[in-house]
Amino acid sequence: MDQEVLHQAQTRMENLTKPPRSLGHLEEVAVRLAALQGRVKPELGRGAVVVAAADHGVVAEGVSAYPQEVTRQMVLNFLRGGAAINQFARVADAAVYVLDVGVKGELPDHPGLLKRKVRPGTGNLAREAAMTLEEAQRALEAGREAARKAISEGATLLAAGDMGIGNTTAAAALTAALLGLSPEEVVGPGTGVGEAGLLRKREAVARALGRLRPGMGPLEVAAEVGGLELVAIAGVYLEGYRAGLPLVLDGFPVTAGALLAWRLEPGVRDHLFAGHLSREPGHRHALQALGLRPLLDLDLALGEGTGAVLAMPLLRAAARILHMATFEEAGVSRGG
Ligand SMILES: Cc1cc2ncn([C@H]3O[C@H](COP(=O)(O)O)[C@@H](O)[C@H]3O)c2cc1C
Ligand SMILES: O=C(O)c1cccnc1
Repeated sequence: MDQEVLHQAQTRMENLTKPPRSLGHLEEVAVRLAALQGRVKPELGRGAVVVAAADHGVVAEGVSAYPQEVTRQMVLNFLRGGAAINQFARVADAAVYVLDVGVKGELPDHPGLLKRKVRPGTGNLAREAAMTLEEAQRALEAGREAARKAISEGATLLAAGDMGIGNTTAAAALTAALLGLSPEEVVGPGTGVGEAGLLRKREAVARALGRLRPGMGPLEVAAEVGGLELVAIAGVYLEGYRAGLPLVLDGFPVTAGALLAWRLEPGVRDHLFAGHLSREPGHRHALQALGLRPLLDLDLALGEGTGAVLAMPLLRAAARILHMATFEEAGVSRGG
């Protein structure tokens, strides 16, 4: 964050040919982008989304409306271009990178797939640690590596996406653990479990939280109650932060990963933009804790990075605000 440029961009914003504040929240976004890039007229080019995929042992508790094999099947769908994220990424001029950090079963070699399986799915977080600390470190590094690849191939805006049947339960546990919230505040329907499913999810999260001990570090907490793709997502954002890029959040699982990144490296927060507000109830709490206002509120509850990628054109538009003419430059009369 360049404070000098931040002030210059704020001043320019006040002098642009529009009534003050008439571009609303986009004005704050524009000024933040300027400060991140260290130039009063920010420019955003191509985007990238790293879709991190992994399985979850907690599906044994009956916490998802879909069978576990959907994770692997959807990864194949991503590689063929048939998923929502592929379609939205085309519209948003974003490249899609798929990262396997823990999908059950074999996946083919493919130029769009980074194969970094740490283990074939987590342990069942309702009954045991999701992974070891060493596995969490490997998942974090895999996310960092995927982000480095995206950045070296031209990403100027970086997002993460998630794929993992059962991951709204892991995201709920991780969010509750990191923010000190109750299972009731963070558990939601995910892919659409009914009332009984919701109770099972809350119970699974409560059991996971019961194993946490005071003094555990953020990565230890994530190893105990999180998910491999959630930890990898933290790695994506940590690496994007290191590279100085604007970072776009997606829905609940992705934001849980971002909360972990924030706890590991508080400076990350300055680079984050909330793409959208998910229908999943815990998402609101997570964004509130981060102090972020979502750009879109469309009742999305999909993940994959869809809400993040949809917000990329809006971020580009916000950057263009600072390329408008000032009253002086355009010879337009000011108000009273
Ligand atoms: C076909 C399909 C495509 C998806 N794409 C993302 N998700 C999303 O739903 C899952 C989380 O919800 P839960 O915790 O209820 O299992 C994750 O895989 C998430 O990425 C999908 C889910 C399905 C079924
Ligand atoms: O908030 C999300 O991104 C989400 C919601 C439901 C299922 N998968 C993801």
